[in-house]
Amino acid sequence: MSLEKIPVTIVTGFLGAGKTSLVRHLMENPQGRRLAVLVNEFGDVGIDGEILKGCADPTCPADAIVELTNGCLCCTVADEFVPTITALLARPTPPDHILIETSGLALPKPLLKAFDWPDLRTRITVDGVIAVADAEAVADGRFAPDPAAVADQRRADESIDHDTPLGEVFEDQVACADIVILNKTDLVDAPALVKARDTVQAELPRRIPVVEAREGRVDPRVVLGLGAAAETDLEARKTHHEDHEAHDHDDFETVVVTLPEHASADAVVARVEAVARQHGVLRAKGYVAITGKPMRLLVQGVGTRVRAQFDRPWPAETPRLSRLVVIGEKGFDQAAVTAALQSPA
Ligand SMILES: Nc1nc2c(ncn2[C@@H]2O[C@H](COP(=O)(O)OP(=O)(O)OP(=O)(O)O)[C@@H](O)[C@H]2O)c(=O)[nH]1
Repeated sequence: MSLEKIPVTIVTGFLGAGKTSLVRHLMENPQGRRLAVLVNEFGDVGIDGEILKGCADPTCPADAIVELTNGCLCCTVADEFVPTITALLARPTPPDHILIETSGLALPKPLLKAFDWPDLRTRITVDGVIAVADAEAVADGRFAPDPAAVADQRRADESIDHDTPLGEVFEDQVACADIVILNKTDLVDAPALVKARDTVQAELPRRIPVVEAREGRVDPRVVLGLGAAAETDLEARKTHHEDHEAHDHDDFETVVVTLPEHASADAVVARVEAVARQHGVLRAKGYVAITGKPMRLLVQGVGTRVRAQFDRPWPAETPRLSRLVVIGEKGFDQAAVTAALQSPA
């Protein structure tokens, strides 16, 4: 067995920021590395794992993509994460780099602490924490109302609690990062991009690179091989939630909605957009059956932006089962969302 520790890259970032897009891009450009991917989602219907398995290839075969769907990774470290990583390391040909895509609501600090686990710390190291941020959402003030005001408040009182639930998750993710990817630059103009950059900078506890990207496409050499050993450097990453005991996911709720077959992709997109606008949905994703089409339609909503594309034929175990996972802030009207998505077109 090699004495070199296997590097692990943690990809964090709020719901819909572009984590799966980035992981997919890295899988497609592995630079000779044998990758394994661990993917964790909020809720027990794994969509990201499905998306990633769609680009499995010899350097990252489908069995190197492991889904952890039994709850949030940062809360199930001992029960789920440690055994899964241990099993990956015990494979006849272990990976030479591991990517972990956390759920958009996961807090990275408790996960980072797990790397100090006796079984793990001699065998793996955190090469780097990548925080992916949605430039449009950041510029819109969805996480922090006004960057200048936040920076002023910080200077005035380090411990001030000015945060919304979205703001806290975003800040903790960025505060743990070794590099921030400011993604979706196509959705913002130049002033909004500056505002997004300033907002991110205001949250950074130390100087780290902030790199712009579209569709998660970043040169792998910029994000892999950072050698950060983040698990030895936890003090530099001060967050709201230092331990998993300190948080639960009560601020957010998820509902899985079974949909009728739709006549067209455009009809689904229009429907999901309307529901998101009316009910303040944060994230919607899943697969929908379109009449007469053998392929399933992958539908992805981030706020009111919705995209859809035909993906693959329906798997035998879930033939034409149209389901969307919908996530909102606590108290969002799940019954109304379900009814609106299920009503005949
Ligand atoms: N316009 C635009 N859309 C993007 C970009 N990057 C990703 N998207 C879209 O944003 C949506 C969410 O992207 P994902 O990569 O799934 O985001 P994620 O962070 O993995 O989402 P969760 O796992 O649900 O938190 C998808 O519809 C992507 O196609 C981009 O640069 N520009």
